[in-house]
Amino acid sequence: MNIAVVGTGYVGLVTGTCLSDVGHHVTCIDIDEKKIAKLKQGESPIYEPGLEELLEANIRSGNLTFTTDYKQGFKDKDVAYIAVGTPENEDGSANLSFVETVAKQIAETARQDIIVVTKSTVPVGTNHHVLSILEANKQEGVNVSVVSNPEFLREGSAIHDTFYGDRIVIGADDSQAADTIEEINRPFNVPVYKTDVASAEMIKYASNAFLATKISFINEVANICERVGANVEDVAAGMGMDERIGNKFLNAGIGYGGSCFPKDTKALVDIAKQAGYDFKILNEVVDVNTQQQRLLVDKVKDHFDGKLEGRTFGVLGLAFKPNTDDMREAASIIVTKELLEAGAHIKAYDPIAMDNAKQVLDERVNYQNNTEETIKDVDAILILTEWDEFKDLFNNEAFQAIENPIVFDGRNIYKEDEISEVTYYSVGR
Ligand SMILES: NC(=O)c1ccc[n+]([C@@H]2O[C@H](COP(=O)([O-])OP(=O)(O)OC[C@H]3O[C@@H](n4cnc5c(N)ncnc54)[C@H](O)[C@@H]3O)[C@@H](O)[C@H]2O)c1
Ligand SMILES: O=c1ccn([C@@H]2O[C@H](COP(=O)(O)OP(=O)(O)O[C@H]3O[C@H](CO)[C@@H](O)[C@H](O)[C@H]3O)[C@@H](O)[C@H]2O)c(=O)[nH]1
Repeated sequence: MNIAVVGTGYVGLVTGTCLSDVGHHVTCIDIDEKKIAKLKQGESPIYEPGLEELLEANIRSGNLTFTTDYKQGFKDKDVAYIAVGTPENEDGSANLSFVETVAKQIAETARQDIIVVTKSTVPVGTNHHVLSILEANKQEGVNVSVVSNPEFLREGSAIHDTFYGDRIVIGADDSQAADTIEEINRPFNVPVYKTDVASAEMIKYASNAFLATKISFINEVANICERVGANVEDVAAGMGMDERIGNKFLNAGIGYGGSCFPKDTKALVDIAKQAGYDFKILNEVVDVNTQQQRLLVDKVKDHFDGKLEGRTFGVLGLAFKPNTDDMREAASIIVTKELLEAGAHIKAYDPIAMDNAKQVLDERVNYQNNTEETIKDVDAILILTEWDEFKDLFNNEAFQAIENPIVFDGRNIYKEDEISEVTYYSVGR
């Protein structure tokens, strides 16, 4: 099949690369010329394990090409995927301006019948809105249809998730278009769930909101565990043995971040509000997460009796989770901001996300080259991301050289029996 993918962020790039890898002819289109120039060389603009190898192989085989030119990108394409961003508006609603622009560009460019597939996460009703834009702007004699095909990949395991996902959701009111998209995805051998457009759009938001709820739930349980002398890890393990609950997404910590959960939970609250419904639970999930991202700062302040002025903290991990360089809505943003506001100095290190961190964090953050430099001469160490290389911290010679080390672990990466001769704070234990 001949496919165009519009937008080469996480989703567009992974979708385009994987579709080409299973034999389709794919052209990825982006308006960002620098990105496209890099991609043409087989260089990935994002850090994602396994992506660059797949990119190179498929560029070499001729199945995968990149362009900023819509005309060239849509030439002879049967299907166009929309994978541009749907960021948060100030009121929490999803900003659809990129999707709308792309829909208009597709309509104005396509000279042949085309199925437009929305991969971007969009509120219920958006695909119908896209169809009306396509109908209003298309060339004479061209037939267009729309399919909702939300994306469920996780950053850091995006390639694996594409080839071994739990499901592919295809929402269409036109069964022929749905069959074509099912056929395109057949080589992935992932279970397909077909439904109407509105339900597919809702499945994406409801899934992310449910996972976020699980995290805020276990975080509140953790906060109670601390007060009553229980251990949240044991509690989660015991709960997770019940198959109805499941053992995933029950890791307590300093809350969820990233490019999806924070914005999608708020967008679903707004979708409900627009429909005249108050989504009470989800409102609380969002509030609990904001509180949880500050938890470590409160613990630091308690330990030092509120006196942080002039103290230095070593921060290990800045990305919103390991195996990504993504800083969007990372807990490190709020933690570093509050410590700096309280008059502290910050040394920080992340194995991969430092370049992106420099664009986002306060300029007073003092970046280091490795763990050893970061933990030297500090009043306490804060762990914000559970990168594998921090899991061995207690065996690190530089750590062992610290007199009376103090560690605030926001991700519970050490087991109780590893902690001796360390003043150690974690979450819910
Ligand atoms: N990041 C994830 O892990 C993830 C997972 C599932 C779903 N999603 C959803 O997928 C969508 C895309 O997310 P992302 O993180 O890949 O986005 P992103 O913001 O990282 O990338 C979007 C890309 O689209 C390009 N773009 C913008 N306008 C364009 C236009 N008119 N023509 C061509 N290109 C244009 C931008 O230059 C950018 O490269 C969002 O709706 C998001 O919620 C993201
Ligand atoms: O038990 C857990 C699991 C996750 N997290 C945090 O939750 C956030 C999100 O993690 P994860 O879901 O692994 O990463 P994302 O790449 O943001 O993926 C989510 O968001 C994507 C975008 O919509 C979806 O496609 C994925 O299915 C969904 O998992 C991170 O800050 C994690 O630290 C926890 O605190 N505890």
